Amino acid sequence: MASPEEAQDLVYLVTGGCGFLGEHVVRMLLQQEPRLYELRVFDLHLSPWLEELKTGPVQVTAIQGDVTQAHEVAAAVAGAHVVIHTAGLVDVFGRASPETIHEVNVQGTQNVIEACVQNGTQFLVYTSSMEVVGPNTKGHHFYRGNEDTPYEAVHKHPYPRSKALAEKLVLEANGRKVCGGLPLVTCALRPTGIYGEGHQIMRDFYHQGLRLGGRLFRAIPASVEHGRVYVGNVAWMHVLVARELQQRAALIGGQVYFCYDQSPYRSYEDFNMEFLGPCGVRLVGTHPLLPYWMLLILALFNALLQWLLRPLLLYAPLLNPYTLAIANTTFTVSTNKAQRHFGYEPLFSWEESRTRTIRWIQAMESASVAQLSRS
Ligand SMILES: NC(=O)c1ccc[n+]([C@@H]2O[C@H](COP(=O)([O-])OP(=O)(O)OC[C@H]3O[C@@H](n4cnc5c(N)ncnc54)[C@H](O)[C@@H]3O)[C@@H](O)[C@H]2O)c1
Ligand SMILES: CC(C)CCC[C@@H](C)[C@H]1CC[C@H]2[C@@H]3[C@H](O)C=C4C[C@@H](O)CC[C@]4(C)[C@H]3CC[C@]12C
Repeated sequence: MASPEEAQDLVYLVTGGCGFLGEHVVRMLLQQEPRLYELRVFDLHLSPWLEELKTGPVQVTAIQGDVTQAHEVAAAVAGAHVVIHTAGLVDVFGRASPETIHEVNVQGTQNVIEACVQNGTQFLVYTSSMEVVGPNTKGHHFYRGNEDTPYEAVHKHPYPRSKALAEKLVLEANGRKVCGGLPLVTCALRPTGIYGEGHQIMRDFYHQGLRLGGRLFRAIPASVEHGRVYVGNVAWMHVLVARELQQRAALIGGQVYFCYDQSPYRSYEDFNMEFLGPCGVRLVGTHPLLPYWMLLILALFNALLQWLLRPLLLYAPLLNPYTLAIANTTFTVSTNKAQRHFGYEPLFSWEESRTRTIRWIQAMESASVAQLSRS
């Protein structure tokens, strides 16, 4: 709620606002941005939950649109003060073609920038990714690194390549004059692996665990650390940086920030077990069940099968040479840049993030039991 001295006069646009992160950003803005007058939610696919948000004090406008269509983006941006651009094609499994990934992630971002310039919209926050830096496919570990840590980024895979190109576009656009003559102020947030309510891959692992009788088999050594961050904290960081960008343009404009919180450093699978464990799934083995070379053969076989089957059907398993390489390479961040530049502190403690994620998985379980008993 706005205090009397704070006028509710700002129009925000969230692209990709119906996605996993986008939904949390939308809800967080409604809870934490007192100056919000109108919230525009732009997405290729609009979700039904948007309807319930339309009854609140802030005007919520749902816009079905495609970021690759410049005119649709321009129409959505017209009159907005701030754009949070989270829309993107997140695909490391070979579901979409490299061309489509480029079109959505790079051309879509260019369209957002041009729409800001044309419409005189001054503030743009871009959801980038840790993948802009790494892990690289050479297996170089990034251990508790920060925004200034030197690292050999390798961008051969279409997804990280597209995120790196888009981030560059956003940062280079900082300072461009928008219509009316004021400077565009941009920054990029780089989440590590996001988890929390609505995380599709966590859902997949949970269901796979249930299918295997409550077991998952270790595939990655426990010693490989993988950076993870709770979705609520990533959303909070977006809301806060969007607000502070308007106050501290000279400091924040053109900067990148890793998204971080108090989530512990663990291997990808051990981290997932923090949630799946209390939901009845256990991880079998203290060492990977299959040696790395055997997993690599399976991953290469999956890639071959994907290519062979492509004319007939989409075969896109979790295991492929790229996902195997990144899951087996340590990538963790340790930084306080967001705290120094815009006063970020995680809104959710690790305990709360964990509890909320577990409750979400348990609710999924109850929903599927209820569905089974109805059918
Ligand atoms: N999930 C993660 O672990 C993670 C980590 C780092 C960065 N990111 C970044 O965060 C952002 C959101 O990711 P997410 O995990 O919520 O993915 P998501 O797929 O759940 O959400 C993306 C949203 O963008 C929308 N979208 C896709 N193509 C579009 C188009 N052409 N026009 C308009 N909307 C379109 C989708 O409909 C979806 O609602 C992405 O930019 C992604 O690169 C995600
Ligand atoms: C050996 C296998 C079975 C591996 C299974 C795990 C694999 C599917 C996981 C491991 C790491 C995950 C990625 C990582 O958390 C970070 C990101 C960055 C983000 O921008 C998009 C998602 C992505 C690529 C995660 C995808 C799933 C991965 C590869």
